[in-house]
Amino acid sequence: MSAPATTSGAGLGFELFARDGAARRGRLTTAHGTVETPAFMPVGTVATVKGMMPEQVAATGAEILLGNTYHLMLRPGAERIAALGGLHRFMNWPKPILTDSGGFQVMSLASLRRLDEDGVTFKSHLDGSAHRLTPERAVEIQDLLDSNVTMVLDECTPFPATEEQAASSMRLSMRWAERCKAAFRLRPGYGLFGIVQGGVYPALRHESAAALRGIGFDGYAIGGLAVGEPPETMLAVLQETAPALPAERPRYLMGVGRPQDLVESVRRGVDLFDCVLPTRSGRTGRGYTADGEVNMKNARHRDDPRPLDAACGCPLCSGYSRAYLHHLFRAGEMLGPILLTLHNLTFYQTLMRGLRGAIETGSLEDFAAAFHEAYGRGDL
Ligand SMILES: O=c1[nH]cnc2c(CCNCC3CCCCC3)c3[nH]c(NCc4cccs4)nc3cc12
Ligand SMILES: [Zn+2]
Repeated sequence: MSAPATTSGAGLGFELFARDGAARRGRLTTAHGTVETPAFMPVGTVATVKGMMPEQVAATGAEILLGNTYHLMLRPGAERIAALGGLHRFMNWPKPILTDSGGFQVMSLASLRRLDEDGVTFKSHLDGSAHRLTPERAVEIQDLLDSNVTMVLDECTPFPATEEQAASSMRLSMRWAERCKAAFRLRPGYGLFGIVQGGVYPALRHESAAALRGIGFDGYAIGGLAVGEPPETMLAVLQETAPALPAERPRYLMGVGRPQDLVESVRRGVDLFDCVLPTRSGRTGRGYTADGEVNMKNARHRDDPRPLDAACGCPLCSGYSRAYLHHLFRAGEMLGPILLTLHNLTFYQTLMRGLRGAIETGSLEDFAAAFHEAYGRGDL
């Protein structure tokens, strides 16, 4: 273990304890507690990790949740949550929270959205009411939520995009990043992350990374990936982008990913992840195991007395059979999604804990090889 390299920026502390190749083992310190990295952040969409009480989410090993600005600004409203004591109090999650800017979901959920130099105008998918999101408002909303990690407002460049389209989109996001930095209220234990764009073009990725470093952020996210590009393209862009970011600050790969993506991205130097997969799959009957993914609605489980994963130890695996879980999903019972979400989140946290340990002992290559060998063997 090398000596911890600690840089307590104006906002967030981040210590690096060990490296294994490009991978890093670290600790993020916020006003609401610490986060061991590499870490997976469960998505708490409308101030809830769907079907989970916060105590249950904490029991899976999660130390930080992702809050959803788009939904919360529409309902119940950021000012209302602030008046009620902030998002931690509102959802009874006392640990760290990272919130997104809302921009990504405006582009994917809202209707009649219009993007211009100053921001984005859109109509709520709930009631059609008109709303406007600017870099300044996006930062203000996350401040009202009392978010520990605020994300800048950016434009996620679609895939595919020409180099010109990617350049124009990235440069808009860099102008917005500058405005977010100017609007951000500096507080110990709170930080602002920039987001690298640039499509699949190395020169643009480097231009974006350099622009963000010049502005200066508490952490750096890699955006514009996991938007339909082939997995090998994502890894290639990651390989190009991660080393261009400050080594002493956290790196967050947005929207990623499948278990195999987490392993390969940690190997390339990523510290933080968010993805809807473990929770969304839990609700649709898709389970994650060391041997791959399992569709619990498949009839072959209906007489299977075994737990989903005898080594897991989560409430599902320590109390219920595959046959029972299959029955719950076939019957459309609430308990099915609840139990499988708990298991999937536990699986993701167990994987991250294994990655952290492997980096500490310099055995990440072996860990990754063993993971892929077993995971690929699974039955879909
Ligand atoms: O450049 C980006 N800028 C900003 N956000 C991005 C996100 C959203 C990350 N999760 C937010 C959460 C906020 C709370 C609700 C859940 C999302 C991405 N998600 C993905 N892929 C996964 C994808 C998910 C859906 C379509 S692609 N690529 C992303 C790229 C960007
Ligand atoms: Zn389990």
